[in-house]
Parts: sequence; C-alpha cells; structure tokens
Amino acid sequence: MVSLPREFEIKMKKLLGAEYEEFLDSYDRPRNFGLRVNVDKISTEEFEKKAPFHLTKIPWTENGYYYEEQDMPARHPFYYAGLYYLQEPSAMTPASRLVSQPGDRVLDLCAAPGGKATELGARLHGKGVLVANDISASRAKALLKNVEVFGIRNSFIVNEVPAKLAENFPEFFDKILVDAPCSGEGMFRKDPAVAKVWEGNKPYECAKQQKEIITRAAQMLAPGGDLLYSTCTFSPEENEQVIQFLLDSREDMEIREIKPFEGFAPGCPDVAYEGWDSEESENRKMGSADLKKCVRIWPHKMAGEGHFLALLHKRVPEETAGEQKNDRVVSNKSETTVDEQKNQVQGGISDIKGIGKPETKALTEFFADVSMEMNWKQVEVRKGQVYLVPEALGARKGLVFLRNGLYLGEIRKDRFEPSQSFAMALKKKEYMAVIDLDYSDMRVEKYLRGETLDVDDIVAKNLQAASEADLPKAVRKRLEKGWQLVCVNGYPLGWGKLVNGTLKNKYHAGWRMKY
Ligand SMILES: C[S@@+](CC[C@H](N)C(=O)[O-])C[C@H]1O[C@@H](n2cnc3c(N)ncnc32)[C@H](O)[C@@H]1O
Repeated sequence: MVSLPREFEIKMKKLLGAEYEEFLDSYDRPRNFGLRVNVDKISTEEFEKKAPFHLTKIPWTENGYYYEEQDMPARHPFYYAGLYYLQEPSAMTPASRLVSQPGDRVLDLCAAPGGKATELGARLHGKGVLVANDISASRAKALLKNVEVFGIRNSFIVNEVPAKLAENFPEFFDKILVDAPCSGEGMFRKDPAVAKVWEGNKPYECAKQQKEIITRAAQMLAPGGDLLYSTCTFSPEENEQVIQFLLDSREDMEIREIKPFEGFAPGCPDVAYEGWDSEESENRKMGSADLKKCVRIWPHKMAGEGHFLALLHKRVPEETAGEQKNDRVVSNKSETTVDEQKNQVQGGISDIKGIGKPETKALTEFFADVSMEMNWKQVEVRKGQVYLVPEALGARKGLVFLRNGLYLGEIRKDRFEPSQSFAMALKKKEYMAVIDLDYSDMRVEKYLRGETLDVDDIVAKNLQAASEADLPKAVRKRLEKGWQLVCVNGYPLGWGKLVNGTLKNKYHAGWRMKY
C-alpha cells in the first residue's frame, strides 16, 4: 500500500466521513491502465477489430479502454501511428465532458503533455482551431509532439502565461479546458512519488494559482461558451473553493450539469469556503447549491484514480436577463462566422504570398500526389518552411509559440521535402504512393528504428494493382520512385524515399524507437 501523508489522511477523513475506510482500502487495489482512441484516425469499432490488446470499454467515455499491463501498447506500431493516447481512465473524463465539435474555437490552457488536448483536437476533425498552451517550455515541446503524432492539423501550440493570452483572445473561445496544475492527490496510487512530496500547505498554494488561471480563462470565453475546470486532486481548496471564487467574482458564469455516470460523486456546497474543516464546522458558510453539479471521481467508487470536474457556462446578456438562449454564441469580437472558419478546399498554390517560380514548381510537383482537403489561402512559406495555418486564428502578435498550424515541410532548392507532422496528418487515401505494411512484418520495427528497407515485393504489388486499374504510365512510374507514405495497416507512420528499389528511411530521427 502507498504510504499516505498523515495530514492528507485527516483531511480525507473529514471530507469522506463514513466512506473513509472504503477509500483507504482502494489503495490496496492495483492501478488502472487506460488508452483513448484517436477518433480522427480510426473508429472505435475498427480499433477493436484491429488492436491485439485485451480491451474493456471504459463505461463513462465513448473512446476509452482499459488494457492489461502485459499488452504494452506503448511499444506497438499503432502507438507510433497515433491511433491512441495512453491515459489514466479518470483523466479521460474532462475532455469527454467538454466535447469539441468541428468548427469550434477551443483553448486548452494548461495542456502539456496533451492528454486532453489530443482528444479535443481529434474531435475537431481539422475544422476550427485548437489553441494548446502550457507555461512550461519543456512540457510544451512534449505537447507539440503528441499533437503532431495525433495528426491534428489546426493547432496553435503556445508557451505563455494566461494573462498574456487573455490580452490576445478576449471572449474568443467557444470551449475552454482548464486542467489546472494541482497537488495531485488523485495520483498517489498511480505514482507514490507524488504522495512523498505532498505537504499540507500545497493545496492552498495551488489554489492561489488556480484562481488566477480560471479568472483568465473566463475572460477568454465567448458568451454562450463552456469552460471545463478539472484537477486530479480531492482537496476542496483546489476544487469547490476555486469554482465558488469564480462564481463570486463573475455574475455571468454558472455551473452546468455534467453528463452523469453512476460512479460520479457530486461536488459539495458545504466545503466551498475556507474553514470547512474547522471544529466549528456547523457554522460554516455554504457555497452555491449548484456545486452539487460538479463531479468528484473517487477511486473507491469507480475504476479510476481520482479527479474533480466543474462545467461552467458563460451566459449571453439575454440569458442574464432571464431569456434562455441555447445556441452557441461566437464572440462578438470575431470577424468571421463559424461556417466561414471551416476549412474548405480553396484556391491553389498560386495563392501563396511571396513565393517565386522555383518554390511554386517544387510545391506543384509534390502536391500533385496529395489529395488532402486544404485551403491554399491558409498556406504560408517562411524561409522555405511551409505551414498550413488555422484560419480561425488570424494574426497573433507577441505570443511565444512553438507551432502555428501544421508544418507541411521545407522547400530546398527546387524540391519539397515533406515533414513528419505532414505524414501523420495524412490519411492513406490522401497520398498516391504508399508502402503499407502489416504490424507483424519485421520491417515495421526496422522502419521505426530508422533503417533502410527492401520493399520490392510491395512495389511489385502496387504496380500490379495500378496496372489492373489501368492507371496511366506516369502514375506507375511514381510508384517505383520518389516519396512514399509508409503505413502500418493503412495508418501513416512517416515518409520513405524509393531510390533504385531501396526505401531510404525518412522517419523523424528524434522519434525513433530506441529500446
Ligand atoms: C495537470 S497538468 C496538465 C495535464 C494535461 N492537461 C494533460 O492532460 O496531459 C497541468 C499543467 O499546467 C501547467 N501550468 C502550471 N502553471 C500554469 C499556468 N500558470 N498557466 C498555464 N499552465 C500552467 C504545468 O506545466 C502542467 O503541464
């Protein structure tokens, strides 16, 4: 059993009352392992058929599964193809209760390493924008990688303090997730090291930070928008008290019901102010009755480690006056409607500003083989590097960011070299020349380790299929030479270049399989 800090035990006893022993017993049970399917790449039905794991559906999510430890999904090529994210089951709940939809403007304010941002981004299916921010530069790098592996095309990855973002995005977002930095009490069973560094004053210190973060988030929420606040901790200071603070400081915010599940425990109005745990607790000040709409995930009530969630809604002025309006209202600061923000296939390479003939030729040659839906008016070339920038965002000056949109590749002399992130964002059917391998084929692992491959058999098969389909000679020539999209069971892993029958490995050196 994990050794629990004494002060934590006393506090949990007060919070849980008669349930405390049951809570303690949960620490003797093993932790839960979960993975969440990337619905932008594969349906859950298809995943269940294809993945060789012992999967059990996580009942309160649409696309989460428990797996067994021996499955080792982190080593499987499907992981490298971005088909799923490994995530503790209760941590799947926040993004499952703030469902983003194509066209939404979504902000994940404390996003690294991307457990929730990848789900929010996948559900956009390339339409609208995901702004994923983290204050830590090193963690933001990990976030960028996870967003890229997931193939998310319309993200803006930022490394900023919330106050600076709030200056840039007043009332801009339809959906905001604040998965706040916290004392991590819900992680003690999964990671006993967290219990070792926990101290009694940590929840109070975290609460100060959380109040600042949620205040900034509320400033960035468009009227009619939803904000989901979550932590992986139990302490009322970091949960009910932060929500009550927001309600006390903003009249336009209200708590909404969260889609229920039988194991969810309600939030507690009687812990919403300091002093809830003092001896004279009969005289304690009560918080909003709506705090009962919040959810606490306890490890003794369901198969998850521990979380807290509050779903907040910003009323539009009419709603404040008592007139309910259900449709999502986009910020009055925005210049385009949601429909206009959706990416359409628009324009052509000639629409790219500031490029000359050699660049145009390089892009024209490469993109003749690509059929991905994209808006060329959103393509920018900076010092030879080519980006597909999210339309909904507009120009954002003075922000420290790691990536604006999808990095497509680089123009070198008169050639275009596609990027790893571009490969991950493509579907197999969107590129003409594909080397598709089964995950049991030894060459998949070799590819992921950066080795050159002999793929004569696959090229021969591709040529045979092209000949049967009576494809033009030029297409058949392309299948024998040049850039190939390397896939595992139909899902892209990266690029390779066919030269004289050998596939040169173009898999991102920093992403290679090492063990
Ligand atoms: C609980 S973790 C987020 C986990 C992430 N949502 C996920 O699911 O993978 C909290 C994150 O908040 C970041 N953070 C801490 N203080 C912050 C602040 N003031 N503004 C933005 N992010 C902050 C931390 O670096 C950390 O990555």
